[in-house]
Amino acid sequence: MLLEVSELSVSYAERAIVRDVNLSLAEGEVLAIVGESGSGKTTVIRAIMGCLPHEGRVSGGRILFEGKNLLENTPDEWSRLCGTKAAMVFQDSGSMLDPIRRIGSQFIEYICEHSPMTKREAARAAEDMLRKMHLPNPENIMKGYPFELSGGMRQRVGVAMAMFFTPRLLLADEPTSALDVTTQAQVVKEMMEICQKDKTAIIIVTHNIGVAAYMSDKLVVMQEGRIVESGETDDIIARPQSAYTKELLDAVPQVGGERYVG
Ligand SMILES: Nc1ncnc2c1ncn2[C@@H]1O[C@H](COP(=O)(O)OP(=O)(O)OP(=O)(O)O)[C@@H](O)[C@H]1O
Repeated sequence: MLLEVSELSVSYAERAIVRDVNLSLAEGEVLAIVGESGSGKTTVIRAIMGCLPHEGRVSGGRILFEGKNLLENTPDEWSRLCGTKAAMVFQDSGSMLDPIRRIGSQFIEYICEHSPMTKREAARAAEDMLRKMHLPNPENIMKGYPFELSGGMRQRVGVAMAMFFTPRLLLADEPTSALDVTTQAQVVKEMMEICQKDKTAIIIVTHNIGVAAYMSDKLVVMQEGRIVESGETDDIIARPQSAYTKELLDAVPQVGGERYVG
Protein backbone atom coordinates (compact mmCIF):
# COMPACT_ATOMS: atom_id res chain seq x y z
CA MET A 1 0.00 0.00 0.00
CA LEU A 2 1.14 3.53 -0.76
CA LEU A 3 -0.77 5.10 2.12
CA GLU A 4 -2.31 3.52 5.19
CA VAL A 5 -4.09 5.70 7.71
CA SER A 6 -5.22 3.86 10.83
CA GLU A 7 -7.24 5.03 13.81
CA LEU A 8 -6.41 8.66 13.01
CA SER A 9 -7.77 11.17 15.52
CA VAL A 10 -7.25 14.94 15.37
CA SER A 11 -8.13 17.66 17.87
CA TYR A 12 -8.26 21.43 17.60
CA ALA A 13 -7.37 23.07 20.90
CA GLU A 14 -8.13 19.80 22.76
CA ARG A 15 -11.56 19.45 21.11
CA ALA A 16 -11.75 16.08 19.30
CA ILE A 17 -12.71 16.77 15.69
CA VAL A 18 -11.73 13.66 13.73
CA ARG A 19 -12.06 10.24 15.31
CA ASP A 20 -10.75 6.81 14.33
CA VAL A 21 -10.36 7.36 10.62
CA ASN A 22 -9.06 4.38 8.64
CA LEU A 23 -8.25 4.50 4.95
CA SER A 24 -5.77 3.05 2.52
CA LEU A 25 -4.65 3.77 -0.98
CA ALA A 26 -2.59 1.82 -3.51
CA GLU A 27 -0.43 3.32 -6.26
CA GLY A 28 -2.55 5.09 -8.87
CA GLU A 29 -5.81 4.66 -6.96
CA VAL A 30 -8.32 7.48 -6.51
CA LEU A 31 -10.13 7.85 -3.20
CA ALA A 32 -12.82 10.45 -2.63
CA ILE A 33 -13.85 11.78 0.78
CA VAL A 34 -17.37 13.19 0.83
CA GLY A 35 -19.51 14.65 3.59
CA GLU A 36 -21.18 17.85 4.67
CA SER A 37 -19.35 21.02 5.60
CA GLY A 38 -17.55 20.64 8.93
CA SER A 39 -17.43 16.82 8.83
CA GLY A 40 -13.62 16.83 9.02
CA LYS A 41 -12.61 16.08 5.41
CA THR A 42 -10.05 18.86 5.12
CA THR A 43 -8.69 18.05 8.57
CA VAL A 44 -7.94 14.47 7.47
CA ILE A 45 -5.94 15.50 4.41
CA ARG A 46 -4.15 18.28 6.25
CA ALA A 47 -3.07 15.75 8.87
CA ILE A 48 -1.72 13.48 6.11
CA MET A 49 0.23 16.37 4.60
CA GLY A 50 1.53 17.53 8.02
CA CYS A 51 -0.04 20.95 7.61
CA LEU A 52 -2.71 21.25 10.29
CA PRO A 53 -3.28 24.80 11.56
CA HIS A 54 -1.16 25.45 14.65
CA GLU A 55 -3.98 24.71 17.13
CA GLY A 56 -4.53 21.33 15.44
CA ARG A 57 -2.84 18.18 16.68
CA VAL A 58 -2.93 14.50 15.75
CA SER A 59 -4.06 12.91 19.01
CA GLY A 60 -3.88 9.28 17.93
CA GLY A 61 -3.29 6.81 15.14
CA ARG A 62 -0.76 6.19 12.42
CA ILE A 63 -0.15 7.52 8.91
CA LEU A 64 2.08 5.18 6.92
CA PHE A 65 3.36 6.50 3.59
CA GLU A 66 5.51 4.04 1.64
CA GLY A 67 5.75 2.10 4.90
CA LYS A 68 7.06 5.00 6.98
CA ASN A 69 5.08 6.63 9.79
CA LEU A 70 4.78 10.28 8.79
CA LEU A 71 3.94 11.29 12.35
CA GLU A 72 7.57 10.62 13.24
CA ASN A 73 8.88 12.91 10.47
CA THR A 74 11.38 15.64 11.28
CA PRO A 75 10.69 19.09 9.75
CA ASP A 76 13.40 18.32 7.17
CA GLU A 77 11.70 15.08 6.18
CA TRP A 78 8.37 16.92 5.81
CA SER A 79 9.87 19.49 3.51
CA ARG A 80 11.48 16.79 1.34
CA LEU A 81 8.13 14.99 1.10
CA CYS A 82 5.90 17.98 0.37
CA GLY A 83 5.93 19.12 -3.22
CA THR A 84 7.91 16.20 -4.54
CA LYS A 85 6.49 12.90 -3.23
CA ALA A 86 3.17 14.31 -2.07
CA ALA A 87 1.49 17.48 -3.29
CA MET A 88 -1.69 19.39 -2.66
CA VAL A 89 -4.20 21.32 -4.76
CA PHE A 90 -6.61 23.72 -3.08
CA GLN A 91 -10.02 25.11 -3.92
CA ASP A 92 -8.53 28.25 -5.40
CA SER A 93 -4.91 27.64 -6.24
CA GLY A 94 -4.81 31.24 -7.42
CA SER A 95 -5.01 32.33 -3.82
CA MET A 96 -1.78 30.43 -3.12
CA LEU A 97 0.03 32.50 -5.74
CA ASP A 98 1.40 35.93 -4.96
CA PRO A 99 -0.90 38.35 -6.85
CA ILE A 100 1.84 40.86 -7.57
CA ARG A 101 4.43 38.49 -9.01
CA ARG A 102 4.44 36.95 -12.47
CA ILE A 103 3.33 33.31 -12.64
CA GLY A 104 6.54 32.30 -14.40
CA SER A 105 8.83 33.64 -11.70
CA GLN A 106 6.80 31.86 -8.99
CA PHE A 107 6.73 28.58 -10.90
CA ILE A 108 10.49 28.76 -11.62
CA GLU A 109 11.28 29.57 -7.99
CA TYR A 110 9.19 26.60 -6.86
CA ILE A 111 11.04 24.25 -9.22
CA CYS A 112 14.49 25.56 -8.27
CA GLU A 113 13.70 25.22 -4.55
CA HIS A 114 13.03 21.50 -4.99
CA SER A 115 15.56 20.56 -7.69
CA PRO A 116 19.03 21.41 -9.02
CA MET A 117 17.63 22.77 -12.33
CA THR A 118 18.88 26.09 -13.68
CA LYS A 119 16.34 28.89 -14.13
CA ARG A 120 16.41 28.43 -17.89
CA GLU A 121 15.76 24.67 -17.62
CA ALA A 122 13.02 25.30 -15.07
CA ALA A 123 11.31 27.83 -17.35
CA ARG A 124 11.22 25.40 -20.25
CA ALA A 125 9.99 22.54 -18.04
CA ALA A 126 7.30 24.77 -16.49
CA GLU A 127 6.00 25.70 -19.94
CA ASP A 128 5.85 22.04 -20.93
CA MET A 129 3.86 21.26 -17.80
CA LEU A 130 1.39 24.11 -18.50
CA ARG A 131 0.95 22.72 -22.01
CA LYS A 132 0.15 19.28 -20.53
CA MET A 133 -2.64 20.93 -18.54
CA HIS A 134 -4.06 22.22 -21.86
CA LEU A 135 -3.20 25.85 -21.17
CA PRO A 136 -2.91 27.81 -24.42
CA ASN A 137 0.19 29.98 -24.98
CA PRO A 138 2.20 28.88 -21.93
CA GLU A 139 4.85 31.52 -22.75
CA ASN A 140 2.25 34.26 -22.23
CA ILE A 141 0.90 32.67 -19.07
CA MET A 142 4.41 32.60 -17.60
CA LYS A 143 4.66 36.34 -18.23
CA GLY A 144 1.22 37.07 -16.76
CA TYR A 145 -0.09 37.77 -13.27
CA PRO A 146 -2.56 35.47 -11.47
CA PHE A 147 -5.42 38.01 -11.68
CA GLU A 148 -5.15 38.02 -15.48
CA LEU A 149 -6.27 34.38 -15.65
CA SER A 150 -9.75 32.92 -15.32
CA GLY A 151 -10.49 30.70 -12.30
CA GLY A 152 -10.20 27.57 -14.46
CA MET A 153 -6.84 28.65 -15.87
CA ARG A 154 -5.49 29.50 -12.41
CA GLN A 155 -6.62 26.09 -11.19
CA ARG A 156 -4.81 24.43 -14.10
CA VAL A 157 -1.64 26.34 -13.10
CA GLY A 158 -2.12 25.01 -9.54
CA VAL A 159 -2.44 21.43 -10.79
CA ALA A 160 0.57 21.89 -13.11
CA MET A 161 2.70 23.04 -10.16
CA ALA A 162 1.44 20.27 -7.87
CA MET A 163 2.12 17.60 -10.50
CA PHE A 164 5.49 18.97 -11.62
CA PHE A 165 7.62 16.50 -9.64
CA THR A 166 5.37 13.50 -10.44
CA PRO A 167 4.25 13.03 -6.84
CA ARG A 168 3.15 9.57 -5.69
CA LEU A 169 0.18 11.16 -3.94
CA LEU A 170 -1.94 14.18 -4.82
CA LEU A 171 -4.26 15.60 -2.17
CA ALA A 172 -6.98 17.71 -3.76
CA ASP A 173 -9.22 19.78 -1.49
CA GLU A 174 -12.39 20.81 -3.36
CA PRO A 175 -10.18 21.43 -6.39
CA THR A 176 -13.00 22.50 -8.68
CA SER A 177 -15.81 23.76 -6.48
CA ALA A 178 -15.06 27.42 -7.22
CA LEU A 179 -15.54 26.80 -10.96
CA ASP A 180 -18.61 26.59 -13.16
CA VAL A 181 -19.88 23.10 -13.95
CA THR A 182 -18.39 22.83 -17.45
CA THR A 183 -14.96 24.03 -16.34
CA GLN A 184 -15.14 21.69 -13.29
CA ALA A 185 -15.60 18.70 -15.57
CA GLN A 186 -12.69 19.74 -17.82
CA VAL A 187 -10.25 20.41 -14.98
CA VAL A 188 -11.17 17.13 -13.25
CA LYS A 189 -10.67 15.24 -16.51
CA GLU A 190 -7.28 16.84 -17.19
CA MET A 191 -6.12 16.29 -13.62
CA MET A 192 -7.07 12.62 -13.86
CA GLU A 193 -5.33 12.17 -17.23
CA ILE A 194 -2.09 13.53 -15.89
CA CYS A 195 -2.34 11.43 -12.69
CA GLN A 196 -3.18 8.23 -14.57
CA LYS A 197 -0.19 8.67 -16.84
CA ASP A 198 2.14 9.13 -13.86
CA LYS A 199 0.33 6.51 -11.68
CA THR A 200 -0.20 9.19 -9.05
CA ALA A 201 -2.71 8.23 -6.37
CA ILE A 202 -5.30 10.89 -5.51
CA ILE A 203 -7.34 11.73 -2.45
CA ILE A 204 -10.02 14.18 -3.46
CA VAL A 205 -12.18 15.98 -0.92
CA THR A 206 -15.48 17.07 -2.38
CA HIS A 207 -19.01 18.07 -1.44
CA ASN A 208 -20.15 16.71 -4.75
CA ILE A 209 -20.84 12.98 -4.64
CA GLY A 210 -21.35 13.19 -8.43
CA VAL A 211 -17.71 14.27 -8.94
CA ALA A 212 -16.65 11.60 -6.43
CA ALA A 213 -18.57 8.90 -8.30
CA TYR A 214 -17.07 9.94 -11.62
CA MET A 215 -13.48 10.08 -10.39
CA SER A 216 -12.91 7.62 -7.64
CA ASP A 217 -12.25 3.92 -7.18
CA LYS A 218 -12.94 4.12 -3.46
CA LEU A 219 -15.24 6.30 -1.43
CA VAL A 220 -15.19 7.41 2.20
CA VAL A 221 -18.27 9.12 3.60
CA MET A 222 -17.71 11.28 6.69
CA GLN A 223 -20.14 12.76 9.17
CA GLU A 224 -19.24 14.65 12.34
CA GLY A 225 -15.60 13.61 12.25
CA ARG A 226 -16.19 9.90 11.73
CA ILE A 227 -16.39 7.58 8.76
CA VAL A 228 -19.97 6.37 8.34
CA GLU A 229 -19.33 4.33 5.20
CA SER A 230 -16.36 3.32 3.09
CA GLY A 231 -15.63 0.90 0.27
CA GLU A 232 -15.60 0.56 -3.51
CA THR A 233 -17.32 3.59 -5.05
CA ASP A 234 -19.51 1.57 -7.44
CA ASP A 235 -20.79 -0.63 -4.60
CA ILE A 236 -21.63 2.34 -2.40
CA ILE A 237 -23.40 4.23 -5.17
CA ALA A 238 -25.41 1.13 -6.13
CA ARG A 239 -26.11 -0.05 -2.58
CA PRO A 240 -25.56 2.68 0.02
CA GLN A 241 -25.76 1.24 3.52
CA SER A 242 -25.95 4.26 5.79
CA ALA A 243 -28.93 6.60 5.94
CA TYR A 244 -26.55 9.55 5.59
CA THR A 245 -25.04 8.26 2.32
CA LYS A 246 -28.56 7.71 0.97
CA GLU A 247 -29.37 11.31 1.86
CA LEU A 248 -26.29 12.57 0.00
CA LEU A 249 -27.22 10.53 -3.05
CA ASP A 250 -30.83 11.71 -2.96
CA ALA A 251 -29.58 15.30 -3.01
CA VAL A 252 -27.77 14.84 -6.34
CA PRO A 253 -29.67 16.77 -8.99
CA GLN A 254 -31.16 14.94 -11.91
CA VAL A 255 -29.44 15.90 -15.14
CA GLY A 256 -31.46 15.34 -18.32
CA GLY A 257 -33.60 12.80 -16.50
CA GLU A 258 -30.53 10.83 -15.40
CA ARG A 259 -28.63 11.06 -12.20
CA TYR A 260 -25.28 12.82 -12.53
CA VAL A 261 -23.79 9.94 -10.54
CA GLY A 262 -25.34 7.28 -12.82
N1 LIG B 1 -8.21 26.03 12.84
C1 LIG B 1 -9.27 25.51 13.45
N2 LIG B 1 -9.47 25.71 14.78
C2 LIG B 1 -10.52 25.16 15.42
N3 LIG B 1 -11.46 24.39 14.81
C3 LIG B 1 -11.32 24.16 13.50
C4 LIG B 1 -10.21 24.69 12.76
N4 LIG B 1 -10.34 24.29 11.47
C5 LIG B 1 -11.47 23.53 11.42
N5 LIG B 1 -12.05 23.45 12.63
C6 LIG B 1 -13.28 22.70 12.96
O1 LIG B 1 -13.09 21.36 12.60
C7 LIG B 1 -14.27 20.81 12.05
C8 LIG B 1 -13.94 20.13 10.75
O2 LIG B 1 -13.50 21.10 9.80
P1 LIG B 1 -12.99 20.69 8.34
O3 LIG B 1 -12.55 21.94 7.66
O4 LIG B 1 -12.04 19.57 8.43
O5 LIG B 1 -14.35 20.16 7.69
P2 LIG B 1 -14.70 19.91 6.17
O6 LIG B 1 -15.51 18.66 6.16
O7 LIG B 1 -13.48 19.92 5.34
O8 LIG B 1 -15.61 21.16 5.86
P3 LIG B 1 -15.75 22.01 4.50
O9 LIG B 1 -16.39 21.09 3.54
O10 LIG B 1 -16.62 23.14 4.91
O11 LIG B 1 -14.37 22.44 4.11
C9 LIG B 1 -15.27 21.95 11.95
O12 LIG B 1 -16.17 21.84 13.02
C10 LIG B 1 -14.43 23.20 12.11
O13 LIG B 1 -15.17 24.19 12.78
